[in-house]
Amino acid sequence: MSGVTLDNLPTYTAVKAAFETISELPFCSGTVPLDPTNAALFFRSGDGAGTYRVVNFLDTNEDQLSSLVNACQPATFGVDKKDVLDESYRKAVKMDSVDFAAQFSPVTSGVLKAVCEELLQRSADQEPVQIELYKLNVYGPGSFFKAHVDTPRSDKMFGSLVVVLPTVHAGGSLIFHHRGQEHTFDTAQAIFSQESPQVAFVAFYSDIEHGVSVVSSGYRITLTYNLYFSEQPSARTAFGIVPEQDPLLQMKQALSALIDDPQFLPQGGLIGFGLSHKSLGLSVSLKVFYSNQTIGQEATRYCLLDFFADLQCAMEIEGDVMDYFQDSCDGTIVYDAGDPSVEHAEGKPIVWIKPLCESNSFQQPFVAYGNEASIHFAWGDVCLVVRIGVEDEENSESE
Ligand SMILES: O=C(O)CCC(=O)C(=O)O
Ligand SMILES: [Fe+2]
Repeated sequence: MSGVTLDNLPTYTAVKAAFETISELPFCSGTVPLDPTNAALFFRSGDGAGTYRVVNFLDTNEDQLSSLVNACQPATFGVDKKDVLDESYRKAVKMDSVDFAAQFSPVTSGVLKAVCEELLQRSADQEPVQIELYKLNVYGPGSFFKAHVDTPRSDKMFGSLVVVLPTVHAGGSLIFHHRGQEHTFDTAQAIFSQESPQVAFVAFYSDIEHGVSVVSSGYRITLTYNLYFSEQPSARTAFGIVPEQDPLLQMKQALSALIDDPQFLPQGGLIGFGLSHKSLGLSVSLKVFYSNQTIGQEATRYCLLDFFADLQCAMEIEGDVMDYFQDSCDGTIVYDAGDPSVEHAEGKPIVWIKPLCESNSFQQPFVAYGNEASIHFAWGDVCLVVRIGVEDEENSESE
């Protein structure tokens, strides 16, 4: 960095600040009032005669609810691309979207817009999002759904939306686990938190583990939706309309200024981005960043690879596993350009614009060769890396 440390470079500190304005909630939730125009749900009754019945969520009664339950089937869940019925894991009944129509719409009620603003930090106009009604679920007394991660329906799917309709019940909270923390959304409390009945909604990224606690009384009725990034540009993007206070736009501008700054990585180098979520339909190729960290110690060497190295198939590895990655897997040795203590380290400089995130970390065992063979580990993170500046024979391009 020719004497200029990263923390003294205004273009770098501006990028850091721009990234910090983008919050990273694992989920977002809220309520929206129900009124006579959006309170009915029509469903194909279970009598085999193809008749339809209706539940009015402003005025439900036992008869309506029991005919809805009778028209449902036991709810399965996905394991290894198969639908499995296991009441010790999920006890509930469900109805497929072909068998019902809800007046309530996440689009016209504004729920989708609110979810995009909170979860994606952008408006649905800027980031075209598609929503697909998936299922209706009914959790009667004793029903629950243990902790799970939803099965992504495509690589464009980024999240799920659960809408809880206002029927009296107790229990049945949605419980999320993310980065070692537990978050609870008490849907039973949310739907009757105000004077008029409310629909509660909660949206979360596809890699967030969640479950439904036991319903102790009443019926908890939910509609579930899949959320996708859309291929279609929205009308707003197509017309090139850009809002003034868009945090992503500010981040983009700060990043361009950093890359154009001649004091930033003057010999060229790499900039890296840790990834907060697992499957967000990234169409760029990702890198695996390996380190030779040992328990209780900082890593000393790092290597970037285009793929997960199959260390179990490798014969015993002698010496530093980073040398193995470099020589046998065509890896690139890198050093952290933001760490002044490694000024003269080997390899290419990398600047982490967004730190690595434990949601994409993993540990890989291998057989290390010494006096006697023993098990060692390599630690890896999946990340996005961009090469910048004219470096060696290569031009700037996305790694
Ligand atoms: O009904 C709910 O509250 C959650 C349902 C759920 O997690 C699912 O269908 O995958
Ligand atoms: Fe789920």
